[in-house]
Amino acid sequence: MPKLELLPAVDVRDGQAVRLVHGESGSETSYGSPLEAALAWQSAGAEWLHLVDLDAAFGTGDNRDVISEVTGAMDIKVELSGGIRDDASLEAALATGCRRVNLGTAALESPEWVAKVIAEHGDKIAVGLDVRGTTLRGRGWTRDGGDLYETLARLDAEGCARYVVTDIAKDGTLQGPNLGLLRDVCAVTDRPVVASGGVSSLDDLRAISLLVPEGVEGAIVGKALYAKAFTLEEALKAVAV
Ligand SMILES: O=C(O)c1ccccc1NCC(=O)[C@H](O)[C@H](O)COP(=O)(O)O
Repeated sequence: MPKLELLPAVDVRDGQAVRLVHGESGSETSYGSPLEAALAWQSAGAEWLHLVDLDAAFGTGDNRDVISEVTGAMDIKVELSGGIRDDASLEAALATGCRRVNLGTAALESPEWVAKVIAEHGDKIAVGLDVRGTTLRGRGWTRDGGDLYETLARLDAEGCARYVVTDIAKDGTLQGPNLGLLRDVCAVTDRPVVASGGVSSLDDLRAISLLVPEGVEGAIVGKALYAKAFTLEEALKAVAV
């Protein structure tokens, strides 16, 4: 059985590494330099970095210089998220050298463009399915964007390679992942799923690992690492097979 991939998160707002609660603008706790955080996760043995431009996601500007600096400094694979919604932002994101990008709002608001870029870029494109209940949320998780399962069926048919599934109610809360949601999504798609939001303990990571046979490929970990609930070294050991 393949081991669960871990993706430590660096969410960037106004040039700083931050964590939000429920992804809400204004709920930031700041954790300093995004580059220092990313280098720390890399040194600790991460194989992936989940890097988010929150200003681009919220439409309050962007952190392109910081994102490029961090991506350029990484020897590990980078998954880039936040505000990638058209050709220009996609080209800029891919030009950083990241391994793949997450599209969120665009998958809800620009389905034809998303089908086109999935066809062009294959597994360099993942779609973030960010939900409250089973309702998708776009524009930095501030607006409803349709039904999870209808959108998933459409994206599957278009050849989407992978989904990053976030229960917004759990995100940044240290309340544990929504394992039921992950199971439900895995039951209706054969594409790999990356779990995001709520991880609070090594037991949470072990519980997500048990879903690898059902299709969960990875888990994003943010707040728990910054809050020092465990170290990344401990997390990597917990999911090693
Ligand atoms: O990813 C986005 O585009 C995004 C947009 C708006 C608000 C938050 C967004 N992402 C947050 C993350 O990806 C978190 O880093 C991740 O879910 C980790 O959550 P947690 O482990 O609960 O801190």
